[in-house]
Amino acid sequence: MDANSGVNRRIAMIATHLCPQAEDDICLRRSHCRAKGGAPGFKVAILGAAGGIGQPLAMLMKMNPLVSVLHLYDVVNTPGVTADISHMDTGAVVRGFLGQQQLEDALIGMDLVIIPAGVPRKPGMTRDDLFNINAGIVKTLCEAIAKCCPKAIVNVISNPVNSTVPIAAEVFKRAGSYDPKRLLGVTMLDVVRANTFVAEVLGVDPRDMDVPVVGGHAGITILPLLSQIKPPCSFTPKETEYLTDRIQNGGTEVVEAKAGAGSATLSMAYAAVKFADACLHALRGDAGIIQCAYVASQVTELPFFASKVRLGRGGVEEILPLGPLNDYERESLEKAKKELAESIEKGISFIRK
Ligand SMILES: NC(=O)c1ccc[n+]([C@@H]2O[C@H](COP(=O)([O-])OP(=O)(O)OC[C@H]3O[C@@H](n4cnc5c(N)ncnc54)[C@H](O)[C@@H]3O)[C@@H](O)[C@H]2O)c1
Ligand SMILES: O=C(O)C[C@H](O)C(=O)O
Repeated sequence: MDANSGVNRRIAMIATHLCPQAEDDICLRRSHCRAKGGAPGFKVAILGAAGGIGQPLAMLMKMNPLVSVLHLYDVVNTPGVTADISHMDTGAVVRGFLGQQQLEDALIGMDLVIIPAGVPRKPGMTRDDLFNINAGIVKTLCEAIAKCCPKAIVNVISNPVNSTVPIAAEVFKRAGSYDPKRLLGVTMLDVVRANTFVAEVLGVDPRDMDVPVVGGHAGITILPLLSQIKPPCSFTPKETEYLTDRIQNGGTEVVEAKAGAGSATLSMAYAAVKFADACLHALRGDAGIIQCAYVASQVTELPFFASKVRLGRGGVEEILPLGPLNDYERESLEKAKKELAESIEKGISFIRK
């Protein structure tokens, strides 16, 4: 008798003791475990879960006490990411789904779907340069969402957000499942950056900052409203120029620093979780949850616009007005709207063509 067969027999004895039906098995199978995964909470799917954003986002969502079931979908590497994250001793049950043939299983019954699937920028590229690849990815994923969980809240991260949200809306319209209140483009990273950079200039704690960022999520469409910061503060024209430029180009700052290895992933996962957590608290019925997001909107003449929204059980329950703008912000808004209109039209015609 070699050492291994002795060990195996001991494992078999333990397995049989824990679970009598495992008598013929050499070890306790996971399907024989007693847990049924029935903890209360929300079911969340991440599409693109094995990517640079997807992995830390999956880890942080596994830590969220409001999540009971976490589905991780990607076209590559989900078995490894799922095995890894499933060992964390937090409440959510984690399941992995790999490739298009498992997409629908990943989506059935989900309350919240977060989409970070798609290619990121390299230095010298604009977000719009990602359109040709990412538009098709978002279209395919949203077709499956419309079929499998049409009532889910959808958080779109994939760039160019200014176009991918209109693409998602058109897909849902075609499928007859469009609810503008449930489709939100994630612009939280712009707010996170704005809070950080403004706090740096003022020499205060970024956690005390609330900087509204409106418009869209690309270059000059990112419009920080520095005149509406809470707590109120004022800036010299030089500080205003510096802060606006840094917030608008925060993404490019990271793309250049990563020098070809992708774009923001860790700060984005942080921002995505902050936003998803707000959506889950709203779904739970918590009152007074206000965040900036890129949504179907009547705040301007454009069909989509990022601004402060009040979240509730149904998703976006109120779109807050822009509030008083100073001359600098009014001028910037006009420039932003011109570029936004083109990006929105590009997304809509991708589906309607
Ligand atoms: N909204 C924002 O503020 C923000 C911030 C950062 C990045 N982004 C965008 O998020 C996207 C992802 O960035 P990343 O750094 O994680 O990229 P990444 O390349 O590291 O990961 C993307 C993942 O998507 C997966 N994927 C590709 N096609 C897919 C499909 N059809 N279905 C499911 N998954 C698919 C890939 O396999 C990969 O794992 C990019 O488009 C990027 O520009 C947005
Ligand atoms: O800049 C990018 O391409 C990624 C993202 O949109 C960001 O703002 O970091």
